[in-house]
Amino acid sequence: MTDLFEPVDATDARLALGATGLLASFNAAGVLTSADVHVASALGRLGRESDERVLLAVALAVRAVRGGSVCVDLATVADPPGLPWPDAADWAAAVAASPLVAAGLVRWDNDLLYLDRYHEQETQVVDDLLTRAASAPDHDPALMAASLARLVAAMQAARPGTSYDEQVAACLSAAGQWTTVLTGGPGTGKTTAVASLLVGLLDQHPSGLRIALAAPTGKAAARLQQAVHQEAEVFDEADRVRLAGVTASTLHRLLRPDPGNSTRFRHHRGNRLPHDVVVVDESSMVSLTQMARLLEAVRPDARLVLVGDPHQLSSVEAGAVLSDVVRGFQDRPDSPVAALRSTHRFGAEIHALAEALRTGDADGALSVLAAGHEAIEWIDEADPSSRIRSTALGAALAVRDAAEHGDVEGALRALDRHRLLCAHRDGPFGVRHWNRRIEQWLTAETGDGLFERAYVGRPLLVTANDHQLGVYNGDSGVVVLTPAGPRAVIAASDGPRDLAPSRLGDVETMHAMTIHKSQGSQADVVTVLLPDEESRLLSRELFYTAVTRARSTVRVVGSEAAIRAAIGRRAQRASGLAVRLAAAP
Ligand SMILES: Nc1ncnc2c1ncn2[C@@H]1O[C@H](COP(=O)(O)OP(=O)(O)OP(=O)(O)O)[C@@H](O)[C@H]1O
Repeated sequence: MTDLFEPVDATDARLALGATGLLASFNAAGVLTSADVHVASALGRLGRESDERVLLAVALAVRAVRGGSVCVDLATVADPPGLPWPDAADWAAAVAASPLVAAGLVRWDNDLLYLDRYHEQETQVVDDLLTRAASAPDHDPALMAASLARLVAAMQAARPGTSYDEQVAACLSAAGQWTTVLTGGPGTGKTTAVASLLVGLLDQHPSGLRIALAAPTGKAAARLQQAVHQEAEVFDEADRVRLAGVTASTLHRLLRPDPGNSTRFRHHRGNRLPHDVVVVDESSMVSLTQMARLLEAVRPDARLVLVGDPHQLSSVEAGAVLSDVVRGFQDRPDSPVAALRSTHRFGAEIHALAEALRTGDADGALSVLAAGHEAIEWIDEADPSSRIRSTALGAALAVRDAAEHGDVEGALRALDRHRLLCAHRDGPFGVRHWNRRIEQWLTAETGDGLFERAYVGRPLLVTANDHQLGVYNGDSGVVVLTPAGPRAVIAASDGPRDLAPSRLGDVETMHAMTIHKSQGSQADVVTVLLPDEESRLLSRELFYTAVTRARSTVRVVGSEAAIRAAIGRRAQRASGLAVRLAAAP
């Protein structure tokens, strides 16, 4: 869903100069921005299309991408009511017959309208996935079963009474297919399964395998690498050593950016990745464009393992590829999906809350919240600030204390003890507001003015990739006092990176962070600050993503109405991927 805007006056820059007809009406109503109008008008001129309804549809397709969709569904787009929306059937017929479609400037497929680029990417993803599913790698299933039995014995020796049946089944199917989509909620043992699968595949290929681990953000890549090594700790020495050299990078870095072309990579269909096995964690965050680039770069005879939780928020950019792939393959015999369902990390309460959110059970979620438990707290107060203060200030002081003592490890550890998660960036429920509030509380508590941008104890969130510095969007860190003065220490994928604070361009304060940015990271205690029920950002996926960031305790701040509104609204993204996969022969 895309936010509407309200033009301030007739000179508002979001109003397109020279727009007429339906485009002008929808622009004035705040449905379309001037950029949407300009792209539609330019395509209309190029393709000699003057039907305003078609131009409106094209402008809505441009808007759709901005809101995370890959295409626009004209049958359901008519929101808000009260505008001159064309009749859906006539509108679809006009678009289908448009010279713009005939010229391939836009695409009309399954009653969905696409900008050409996104249709091409979606087509490529469908084709590559189906081609990869049409053949299978040679492997020795008995040897795979024996490898897994050995690893399970080692894991059970370390954790008596545990069962690995789901993970073994997932690894056995992954061994026999080029693509595997390994799904599961938090703590369902996905990484454990990946570590076992890699050892099993290494047994299949005694001469060695080139293995790449990747994730959309630096933080998630660092966690994946660390978690695979940690899971391997219970394996025999020989197995552990074989995984010790496996490292993770961001997906972006794996594909090698092309400096001359921001949307292309050095690895592509004509120059494939050298790896025999590519594992991508946090795949729910992978956009359609990235997935298309990844699929074309992986060798057809390399295994690709996409790991993720399809119930989480989708990528920032257009697409909801992981959940579309899961839905698209659900009734197909060649489905690459292996699902893990039992959770092993957090207690029954957070699991019950996450399950209620995942299945849209608002009454169930409210009863878990209302029951109260040390792992779950519900704060439903008109002014929750004192309750937020009690946790957030303590956490900020712990970070600051370690930072002032030059304790890098301690400061980075303290950073992950608590996270305040907001849906919004601005406004009373937004990250900026709460970052300021927490800084004010710190000042009141310590007497420090925090006038410096790089004040000691400032928690940092990197917001852009900087290949030269080796820090990536999503990395976190803290300003630590060292003998050389305050230094920004960033938890990069290969360990803490120590930098002069002035060298970091794109960083934000991270006392609070948006739920979108929190994907791929976790904290011991998570406080989820829900906006009021009117917020167009509230969705079930947003709430689920926030709650499942917690390792031990979740605190939900919000009214019953906000909780019900969040659970009742789906973060739907228009895309044809699932339907096209399901319908393909
Ligand atoms: N079958 C099992 N039985 C008991 N404990 C398990 C099992 N599988 C994994 N674990 C443990 O549960 C915890 C979570 O496992 P793991 O990190 O593999 O899950 P995950 O699905 O990758 O989690 P997330 O994606 O949320 O990080 C780890 O401490 C792991 O050792």
